[in-house]
Amino acid sequence: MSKKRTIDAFFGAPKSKKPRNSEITADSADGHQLPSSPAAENNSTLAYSQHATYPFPIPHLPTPISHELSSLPASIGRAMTDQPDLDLLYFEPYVPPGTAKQLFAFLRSELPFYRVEYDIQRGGNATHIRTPRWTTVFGIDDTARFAPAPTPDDGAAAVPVDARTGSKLPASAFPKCAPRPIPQCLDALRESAEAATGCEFNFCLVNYYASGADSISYHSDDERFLGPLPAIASFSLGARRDFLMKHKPVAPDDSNPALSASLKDAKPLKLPLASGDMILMRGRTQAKWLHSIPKRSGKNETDGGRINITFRKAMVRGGTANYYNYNVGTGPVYKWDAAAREMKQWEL
Ligand SMILES: O=C(O)CCC(=O)C(=O)O
Ligand SMILES: [Fe+2]
Repeated sequence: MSKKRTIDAFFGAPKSKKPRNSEITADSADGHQLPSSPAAENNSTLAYSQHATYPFPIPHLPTPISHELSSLPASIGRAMTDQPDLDLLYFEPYVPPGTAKQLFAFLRSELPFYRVEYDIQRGGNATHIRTPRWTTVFGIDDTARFAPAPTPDDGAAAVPVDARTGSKLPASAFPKCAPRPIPQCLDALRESAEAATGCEFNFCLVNYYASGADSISYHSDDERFLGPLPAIASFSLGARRDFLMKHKPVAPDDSNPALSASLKDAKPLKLPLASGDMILMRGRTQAKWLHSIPKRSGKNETDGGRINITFRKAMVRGGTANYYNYNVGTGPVYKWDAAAREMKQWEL
């Protein structure tokens, strides 16, 4: 049980503007009234994750959700290995529907989100990319950790230290980003995913697809900074969306024509991921397969929104820089506005 303290005692006088949707507490995210919990007795004694790198304090999970998470997964993972190079473990569901709905509303209301823009070189031309979904990220790669280690009660003073020596890292260690500890509300899910999969995760990436117009194009998460054969746990909350997978193109191997032929047999997959599902992608999946969430139009476009949470393990500092660059960026912070039912710019 978290030790309660007042917000003022914890943070000093509030420096930042109050949330526009400050009527939302950890126990009534987006109007979905959750069963009363001790933390709900008084809004001013709610427990929060707080850190200098957060634009605003992030409430701890409501107690009923925390309790529920400790008994997950709700079903046994089903291995999907019936295609060349494919290695999936599919929990259908991992989080039961009622809890998934509460978790969706809570995370959408309480996390800071970004709409990242960046330039890339494509065919020799500079192309401006607007990420077609809301994103946010927390975590630090394996060469570093936060110390003192954040506890459920406190993490405000945690700073990046060298993972081996424990000595404080200079600002130059992360020149272009400010790594943020994983807040309690996501760390609880990370711990559950680690226990269920036997994998370790030090990063949490969150995507919010506000409607069918938001998407992620075909890609694989096989960056070198994840090391060989990375395992990625991917949770779905909210609207059902199709998760498409297809084998990467294979160059014909004259010395092994049978192998080339068998890879050509790899069939594309469509997994209609539902709220509460979790899919663990492991083995050669990232090296050999691509995945995407395509846009939906027509009557499928307005779907109430979907949150995707992936847990990963970045091995080196380049991973930290990359994840913050593409999921936080340098633009404005947004927060869910419950009255307007959309993300609104957060003014510090
Ligand atoms: O939203 C999803 O299910 C997939 C997200 C994804 O592939 C990613 O963030 O790398
Ligand atoms: Fe991905």
